[in-house]
Amino acid sequence: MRIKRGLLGACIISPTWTHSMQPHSPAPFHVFYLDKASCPADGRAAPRFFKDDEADAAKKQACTGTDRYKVYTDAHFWGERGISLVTTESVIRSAVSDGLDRHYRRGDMAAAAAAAAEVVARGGAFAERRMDGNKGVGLVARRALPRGELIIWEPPTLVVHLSARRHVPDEARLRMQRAAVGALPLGARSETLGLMGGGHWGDGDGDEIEDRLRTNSFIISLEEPMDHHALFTQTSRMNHACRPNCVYQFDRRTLTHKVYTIQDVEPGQELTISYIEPIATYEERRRIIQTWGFNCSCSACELPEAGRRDSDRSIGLIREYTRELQDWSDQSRGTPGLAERLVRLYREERLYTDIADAYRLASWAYGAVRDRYNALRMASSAVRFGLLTWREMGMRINDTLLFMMDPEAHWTWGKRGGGKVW
Ligand SMILES: C[S@@+](CC[C@H](N)C(=O)[O-])C[C@H]1O[C@@H](n2cnc3c(N)ncnc32)[C@H](O)[C@@H]1O
Repeated sequence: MRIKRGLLGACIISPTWTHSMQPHSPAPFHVFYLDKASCPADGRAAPRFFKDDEADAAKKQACTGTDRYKVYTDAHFWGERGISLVTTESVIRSAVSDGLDRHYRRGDMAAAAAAAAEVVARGGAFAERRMDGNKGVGLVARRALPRGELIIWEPPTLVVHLSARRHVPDEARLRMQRAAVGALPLGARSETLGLMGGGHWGDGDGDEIEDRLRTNSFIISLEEPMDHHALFTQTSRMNHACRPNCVYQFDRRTLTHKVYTIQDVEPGQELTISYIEPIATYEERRRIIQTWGFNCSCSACELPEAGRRDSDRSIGLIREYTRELQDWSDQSRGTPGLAERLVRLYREERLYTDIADAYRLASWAYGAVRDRYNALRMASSAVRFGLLTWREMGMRINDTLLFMMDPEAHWTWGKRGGGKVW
């Protein structure tokens, strides 16, 4: 499986979260089983569905070949946009239904859908455009977009449990995926089928849904970390850049993706996300991206040889300084000066996706020599960027906020030089 940060195989940064079981509440989803006679051969034939209570055991297994994974569709989800999942009952009952049901009941979901519609209406933030070279279609800013602007807020149209790849025979899984897309309302179905395919991998089994999943899907976490992949039709139009100007976050409570700008963007500039871990040299990035079936033509990869060498040198220094600043032994050379240089390198390299981590290390480095003012200055920058880029996880945000409230109580305070406390 290919690793793309978010895209299928992608999410290198694995968002971890603990799922607490909620009492079961009625699922907003209809569970559909396919009747054998109407198993769609090519995904175009309209399948005939049985609702849960109408299906007997034989029918349940007729098309899926499994009773562990089923096709769940809610045609009314997110203002009638609709969503389909190929997943287990346990995911639907616990991770999806309960969470969404609570949102439905509290009206959060309706409010979120309305707010998201406003993002689109107010926005006109971007337009799809055919890009130069081998990139296909991409998104381009239609107006100046300041850093931190929410430009996309959308749920997926199709979600598939990754373990179905191991447990369900290919043919049955492909049939379930086709049935799932076939059950979507027309708009979501045509957007899903309109995504880039192209048989990049040569192994899409000639199946148009599988092909789109392999080219466009993002890894998400529902019940376990990184357990599903999902098609988001707008975010999927965003091309990769090794120095992107946008980031995305998945919110499992509303099952939605949010995409933010992380740099000021000029009108006409392409909006990009990173499919990979960005702290990597040119060769490392090239190798990973090639496993995705394309050669990256972003501005960092198109630099002349000398520019690429400079950038690789900066990546080497970023790694070295990070190691030093993470070393809390007596031999550590992690000083505030080194931390300032680290932050500068991130800025020069335009690595805004991960700069929050550099600021966090810098806040500790200042705190370690009991420089309260600069520790707080760095911590507030860490939070400013971290709120946009630290995915899903509250851990780093919480730790940094606690640090800001009481730096002297943090485990790093006074740990280096300037009056050791241990
Ligand atoms: C998720 S899609 C992005 C949207 C796609 N360009 C389209 O037309 O729908 C990923 C595909 O876009 C192309 N692509 C994305 N970023 C690229 C880049 N930096 N350089 C070259 N091709 C890129 C590759 O073909 C890749 O498989």
